Amino acid sequence: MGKAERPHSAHYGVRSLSASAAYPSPERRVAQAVDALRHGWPLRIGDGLTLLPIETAAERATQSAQMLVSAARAETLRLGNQRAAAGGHHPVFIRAAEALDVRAALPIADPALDTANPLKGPFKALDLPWLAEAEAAMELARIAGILPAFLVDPDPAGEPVSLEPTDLAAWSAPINLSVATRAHLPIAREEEADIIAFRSANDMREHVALVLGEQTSDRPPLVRLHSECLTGDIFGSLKCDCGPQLDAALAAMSAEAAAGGWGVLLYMRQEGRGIGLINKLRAYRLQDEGVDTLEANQRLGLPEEARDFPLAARMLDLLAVREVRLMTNNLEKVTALENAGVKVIERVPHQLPSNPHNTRYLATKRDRAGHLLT
Ligand SMILES: Nc1nc2c(ncn2[C@@H]2O[C@H](COP(=O)(O)OP(=O)(O)OP(=O)(O)O)[C@@H](O)[C@H]2O)c(=O)[nH]1
Ligand SMILES: [Zn+2]
Repeated sequence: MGKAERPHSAHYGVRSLSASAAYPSPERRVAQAVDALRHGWPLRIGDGLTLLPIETAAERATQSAQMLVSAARAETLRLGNQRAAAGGHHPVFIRAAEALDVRAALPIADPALDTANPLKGPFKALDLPWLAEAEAAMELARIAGILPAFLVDPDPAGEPVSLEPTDLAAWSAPINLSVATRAHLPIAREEEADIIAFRSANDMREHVALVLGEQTSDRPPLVRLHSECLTGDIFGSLKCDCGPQLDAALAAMSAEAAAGGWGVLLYMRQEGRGIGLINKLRAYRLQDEGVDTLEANQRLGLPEEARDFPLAARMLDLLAVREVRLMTNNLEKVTALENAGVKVIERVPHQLPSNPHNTRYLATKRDRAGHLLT
């Protein structure tokens, strides 16, 4: 028998476990907060703000006359005149004439109900005493993939998950990402390919990179940052250009590999420019009613663009890629990578033919989002 050594209790982390239960780390508090939002449990952010997510609220009988909504949502609720006073894009704290339960409050959260459900107004915009807390709530809703609207000081309050607004920075820091595994993955476009999977303890989304051809330090790779688009990548949706862009990027990298170079495709799980699949599909529904891709996000109270490009820089760093030839029409990606320490030695245009379903989408990207498209 080997040497039996009975570990001291500290080896099991008993002390640190109880300490972390009493004082959870910022990352743990955010993870618990995101989980709470998906379950519809309340949050307490900072010292004074207790919030219940209207969309998912587990306790349906909970009521409040006070709510927290995004600036864009407040505008749709005709609280637009108070918007400037509330600080432009800042969330808005509103009060209804009477307490509403979560069912009655849902039309405040969900723009899909704007035409069908008359709102139980009137509402009044109040001073927002906790700006950082309110902004953290909006960001947490985006991360959780739910509608960003909350009952404030709900009754009954329930047991809240507590966090500080500053906790988010530690949770999302790119340094948390590491390589989990790597394997050979011949694909239709290129048999000489590897897949590398990345993981962060905080975020359940598993990003991957494909390396096509042989990695060499002699030649900077052709690189594409592709953001997940389930509808375009898998189902061949015609509403966007993601599917053809993905395929064309792999084809170009394969040609590069055949010419002695190599390519790196980062497949980033930032669906819907970071608002998640369900909120993207909600945006599609609003687009069916006539608004464009950017307005749809705004009406949901979500950012037009919420992707984390420093995370892409971290993935490249972990792959030891310091210089890239970047395939994109979006100059924001170039700037974001450069700011995160990746040298973009060339921007390679990546425009694909349009179709009747995505012409408006592409025109909006060109005219309103500054993409270099013809
Ligand atoms: N919220 C939202 N996201 C969309 C919509 N259409 C496509 N997306 C997402 O947009 C992302 C792709 O971003 P795009 O803005 O098309 O292109 P880009 O990556 O910024 O720019 P390029 O590098 O030039 O292709 C994917 O995550 C898609 O899921 C939409 O109507 N609404
Ligand atoms: Zn798409």
